[in-house]
Amino acid sequence: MNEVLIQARNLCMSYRTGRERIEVLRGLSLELRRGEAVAIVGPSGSGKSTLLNLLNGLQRPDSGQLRVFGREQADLGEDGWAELRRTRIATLFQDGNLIPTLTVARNIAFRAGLAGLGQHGGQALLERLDIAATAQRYPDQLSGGQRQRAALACAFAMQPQVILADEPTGSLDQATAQRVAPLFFDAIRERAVAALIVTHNAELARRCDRVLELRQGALSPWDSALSS
Ligand SMILES: Nc1ncnc2c1ncn2[C@@H]1O[C@H](COP(=O)(O)OP(=O)(O)OP(=O)(O)O)[C@@H](O)[C@H]1O
Repeated sequence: MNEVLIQARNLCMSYRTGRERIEVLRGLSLELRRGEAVAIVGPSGSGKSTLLNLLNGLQRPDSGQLRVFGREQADLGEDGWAELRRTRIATLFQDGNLIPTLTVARNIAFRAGLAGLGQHGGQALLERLDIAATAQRYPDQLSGGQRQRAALACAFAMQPQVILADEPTGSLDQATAQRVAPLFFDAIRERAVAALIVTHNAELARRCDRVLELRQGALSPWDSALSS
């Protein structure tokens, strides 16, 4: 069995807006092992983005246990989490999270530099993603799908051990999504990366080792027969 990189037990998380308290996660448990791809499906508002933000340390759970790379989340502190996000955990947000004042090529170099990597193979990544021609453009000069692929290139350039991806093919047409999907699975196989992929794309989900559904604050195996 491969090493467990992320282990969550009984995570609870709620938001407070005025007097209202929204309980989003209610005792969620998850294990993510090196070399596996896990897809998360679930209705809008079920807490998928919240879950990713707990696993990358941008938000803190109300209660429950979270171990990341063998360390308790409470012991990591802000600096520990920031270090993990720089070097080991890449998050692909829905909006791309590129730095608007840097070209695509410089975004990639910057991301790799933060992870301490001089060599990042950025141009080759852009070629594989079929956006080599955008290297010298700024993010606001790209289409939504090109931005999403540039963000993917940045994430891969930092050579992470864990990829947390929120709808990584959401802005791509079907043909492009089909070309981009193998990149995840190549990275997972070649570098024993663990990936947690939030997706509504059934084909992408089916290519993952496991598909879990987030519903009523907890995860359970997804029964695709019930959903189709
Ligand atoms: N900062 C916040 N303050 C208050 N409520 C929030 C906040 N962020 C999210 N929520 C609420 O928490 C719930 C879960 O939101 P979240 O974005 O995690 O869901 P999601 O499954 O990612 O949704 P989608 O598929 O639409 O992106 C929703 O009801 C949302 O309205």
